[in-house]
Amino acid sequence: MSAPAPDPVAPVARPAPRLVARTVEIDDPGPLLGLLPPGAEPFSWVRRGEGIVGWGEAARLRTTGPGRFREAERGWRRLLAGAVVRDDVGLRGTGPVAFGSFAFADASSAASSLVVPATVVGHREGRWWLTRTTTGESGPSIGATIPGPVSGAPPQQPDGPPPGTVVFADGAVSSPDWESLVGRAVARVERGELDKVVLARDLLARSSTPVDVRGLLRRLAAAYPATWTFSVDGLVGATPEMLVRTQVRLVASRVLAGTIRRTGDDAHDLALAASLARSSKDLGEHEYAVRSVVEALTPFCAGTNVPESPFVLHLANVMHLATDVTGVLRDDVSSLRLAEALHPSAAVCGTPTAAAAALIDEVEGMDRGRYAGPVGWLDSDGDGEWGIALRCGQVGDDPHEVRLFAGCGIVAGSDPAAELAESAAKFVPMRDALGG
Ligand SMILES: C=C(O[C@@H]1C=C(C(=O)O)C=C[C@H]1O)C(=O)O
Repeated sequence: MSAPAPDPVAPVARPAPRLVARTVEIDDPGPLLGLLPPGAEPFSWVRRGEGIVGWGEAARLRTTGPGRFREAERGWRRLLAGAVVRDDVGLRGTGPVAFGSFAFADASSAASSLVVPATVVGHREGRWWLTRTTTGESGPSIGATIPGPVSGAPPQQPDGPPPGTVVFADGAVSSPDWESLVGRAVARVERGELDKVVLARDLLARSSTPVDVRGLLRRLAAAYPATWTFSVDGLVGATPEMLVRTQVRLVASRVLAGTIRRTGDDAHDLALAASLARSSKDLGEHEYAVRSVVEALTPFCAGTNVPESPFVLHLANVMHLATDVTGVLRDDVSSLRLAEALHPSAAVCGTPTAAAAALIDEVEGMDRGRYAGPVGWLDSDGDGEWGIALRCGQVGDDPHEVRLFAGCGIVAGSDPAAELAESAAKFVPMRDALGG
C-alpha cells in the first residue's frame, strides 16, 4: 500500500537557511576583476584594484517598496543569527558579505536585493582573502560543519569576447523632449516651488553580441580609476560618488554635485576646473547636496567634519565639485541603515527632497529602477560601502540590451541645452565600455 499523500494544509517545519562561511588568506591572485568566471553572474565593488568580487549565489533577499532597506537589513540579521563563520583574516569585508542594490523610488517596480555570493575574493591593504559561503537548513548537523578545506586562490580567467557593434536609441524621452522638460523644471525652480531637482534620462543600447559584463567592468575600471566599479544583478557601472562607508565607528561620504565636461586638452581643462570651483550656480547646487548629507548623518554622529569648500574631482569625461564628509558614529548602526537615511540625497533627487521627488515623478517619464539608488555591500558587523548607482546601465533579460541612465542637477539659471550636453557626457563611460 502506498504512503498517504501529505496533507496539503499541514504546517511544514521550515527552518531558516543557515549560512556557513569560511574566510582564508590567499596569495595575490592578480587583478580581482580578472577572477570573475564566465557564465556566472558577476558581483563587483572594486576601486584601484582593491575591494571585493563575487560569483555564485549562497543566499538572496529580495525587497520592494518603502520598507525595502529595513526589510533587507532584518533579513540579513536573520541569516546571520544562525550563521556558522570561521574567519581567519578579520578585516572589513571578510566573513560573509552581501552585495546589494536598491531601487531609487519607493514606488519603483524594480526589486531591491541583497545577495550573498557563494565565492568572494577580496583585496585590501596588501592582503587578499577568499570567502566561501554555503547555505543549508539549520540543524545540529550543519552547525558543526565548516566548508573546507578551502583551496587556494581561484585562477585568472581569459578575456571574454570583444564587444559587439552597439546601436543606441532614445529611451523613455527623446533628447528634444528632455530639454523641454528641463526647461519646465527650471521655470518651477525659478517660481520658488523648490531649490533644486535632479532630472535623468535613459538611452537604450543594443549590442550585436550578448553583453559580457566582465568585459564592461574591466574597461570601466581601466578608464575610470577614481570610481567604484560595480555589478549587482545586471546593474553595471563606475560610480564616482560614495553615499556612505563605515568602518567600525567611522563614517565617510563623498558628495558630488556641480559638473563641467572635459575637453581632452589638459591646459583648457585646468582652466575649466578653476571656473567650476568659482561658479556660483555650481557651488549653490553643491551646497544643497552637502547639506542633505550632513543633515541625514548628524543624528547618528557624535561629530562630523565638513570641509569649508569643495575640491574638483577629475574624471576622464567630466569634472565634479566634490566634498568628503566624515563623522564619528554615536551608536552601532549599520552602513545599510545609514544608506537608507541618506537616500535620496540632493545630489540625485533635489531640495527639498519631497518636492523634488514629486517633480521627478511628475515630469521624468520613466521608472529609474535601481539607477541613482544605493549600490554596494555590507558585512556581518554591518560595516560596508554604499555608492550611488551612477554612470551605469541595466543589462536586460535579453543580454543584447542595456538601458543606460544619466541625470543632472537643475537649479535657477540652468540652461536646458547645457544640461542635455552634460547628460551626454555622463553616458560616455558606459557608451565607451560597451564599445559604442
Ligand atoms: C545624476 C547624476 O550625477 C549626479 C549629478 C551631478 C550634477 O548635476 O552635477 C553630479 C554628480 C552626481 O551627483 C548622474 O551621473 O546620472
